[in-house]
Amino acid sequence: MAVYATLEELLTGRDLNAGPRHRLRRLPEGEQPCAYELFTVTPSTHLIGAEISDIDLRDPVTPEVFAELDRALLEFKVLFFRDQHITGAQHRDFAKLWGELEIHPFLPQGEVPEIVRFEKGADNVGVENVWHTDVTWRERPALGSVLRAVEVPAAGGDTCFADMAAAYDCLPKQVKERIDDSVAVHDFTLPFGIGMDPEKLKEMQEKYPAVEHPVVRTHPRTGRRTLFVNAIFTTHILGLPEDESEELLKLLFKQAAVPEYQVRFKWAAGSIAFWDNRAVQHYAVSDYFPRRRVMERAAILGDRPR
Ligand SMILES: O=C(O)CCC(=O)C(=O)O
Ligand SMILES: [Fe+2]
Repeated sequence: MAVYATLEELLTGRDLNAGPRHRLRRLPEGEQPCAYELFTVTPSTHLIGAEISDIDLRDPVTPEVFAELDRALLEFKVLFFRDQHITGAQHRDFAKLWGELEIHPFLPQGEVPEIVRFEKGADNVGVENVWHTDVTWRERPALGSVLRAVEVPAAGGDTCFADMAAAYDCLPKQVKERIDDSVAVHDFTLPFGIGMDPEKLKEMQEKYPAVEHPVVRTHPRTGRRTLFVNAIFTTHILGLPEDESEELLKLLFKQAAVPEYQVRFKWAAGSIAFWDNRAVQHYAVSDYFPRRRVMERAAILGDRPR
């Protein structure tokens, strides 16, 4: 039964395109952007993303610089840095300024245990080309992630980020009413369980059982509502028949793919992207096979979504 057929029309139809997407907001209502004094901020779009320059992350980050970076992260949701040739330990120490770091139980480690390494090439194709939020299969998904390019192909391998506050704001009223108090289940099994030895899978499922998160969370710092379901880890919405849950989730997943909510970053070795995982989804474009692309990431533990 196509329960959401009319909502599907609303989401993809002309009316919506001509409407709310023209009124996207970077900050909560009534808040004016403040100037940044300790580095240069160049917005990448009117909504999401900013390049931070005139800063060297090898230098100690003073409390004043930290405060401005933290404010910029909340305002722009993803910060881009260029030519930061830092070590794994410096990468870890930078991310750690925002909180405790995650030790990822599935992904390969980099130079230090808190850093994971994505090494792609002729025998390892990039698979992070699905819109997602990091580690939502944990009770406390990441607050943010700091991703650093170690080696990248001359062309391709960009990463896209989508503003999930805008994605929520622009949903039709009927859909918002439908999801505002809903809860969804998130599970690591789909991506990380593939090919895992059944005994090991059972052990990991006991250690990391499926978790429940609100479909719409309120950002703990900005107070904005963000859409918090993603196509890698969200399995279903509680209390709905399977087909309805699947149909609704598919509609919600599509929101990340709207170009007006996005920014796309082209990497070079030494580039860094620091995203607010409570506010964005991301997608690693997998268009460079069989060339090499090596990235390292630190994920900062966040709070329990509410
Ligand atoms: O390699 C990328 O661009 C992003 C990979 C990813 O999903 C992540 O670092 O969380
Ligand atoms: Fe990711």
